[in-house]
Amino acid sequence: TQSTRPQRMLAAVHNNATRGDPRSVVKAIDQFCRQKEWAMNIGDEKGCILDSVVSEVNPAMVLELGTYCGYSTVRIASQLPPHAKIITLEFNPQNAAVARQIIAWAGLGEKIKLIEGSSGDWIPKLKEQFGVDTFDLVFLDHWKDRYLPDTKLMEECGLLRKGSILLADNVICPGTPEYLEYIRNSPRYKSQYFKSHLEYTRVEDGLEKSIFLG
Ligand SMILES: O=C(NCCc1nnc(-c2ccc3[nH]cnc3c2)[nH]1)c1cc(-c2ccc(F)cc2)cc(O)c1O
Ligand SMILES: [Mg+2]
Repeated sequence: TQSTRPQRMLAAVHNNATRGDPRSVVKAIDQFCRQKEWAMNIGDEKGCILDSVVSEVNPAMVLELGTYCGYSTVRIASQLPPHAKIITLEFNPQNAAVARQIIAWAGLGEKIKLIEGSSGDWIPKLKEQFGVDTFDLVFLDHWKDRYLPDTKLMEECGLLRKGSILLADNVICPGTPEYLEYIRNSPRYKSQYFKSHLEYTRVEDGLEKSIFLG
């Protein structure tokens, strides 16, 4: 049967990356996406902005919404301090299966908890199911029309604390207009836009970084 793009991406990781070396996994995926097939990873340009935010926040507890194949999961986890954890949510079981193998190849399985399912179902359960208190960093990279409802849900579930950082991908392309409108006008957030490009293209895109003020 015909392979899927995530499966071909996994094969590129197995063939070109060194097991246990997260940077080589990131490099192999970026090479695959530039030379073979475009895919919706955050990519190398926006990935550097992500890296700088992660190292600045130095989070103990991270939530990622939208694992896809685990590219940004690996980028984030490879920078976490010891004992820090990332919970990542993926909706599509086929993508989750590929992400698990890419995460394993990078040797980061201990730091990453991948959950399959919908953010709307899982966000209200994170405290009771995983003993989460609050998140230091949330990376929003899932369905663009879920950014706003899920941010409100995280507020309601007490998953954000004064100083929690939200970092949102694709605020220009595909775009998250309702989320931007809310987060930039809410007195409860201080936001900053990082202009960049849609992964592996010259199309404008960017990341919105917002601090929850409590
Ligand atoms: O759709 C995207 N990403 C979403 C994947 C996902 N992976 N998991 C989920 C999930 C996870 C829990 C959920 N709970 C409820 N919905 C959920 C959806 N969503 C996306 C699309 C593009 C893109 C740009 C230009 C184009 F021409 C075509 C495409 C670029 C990007 O950087 C993206 O991130
Ligand atoms: Mg994205």
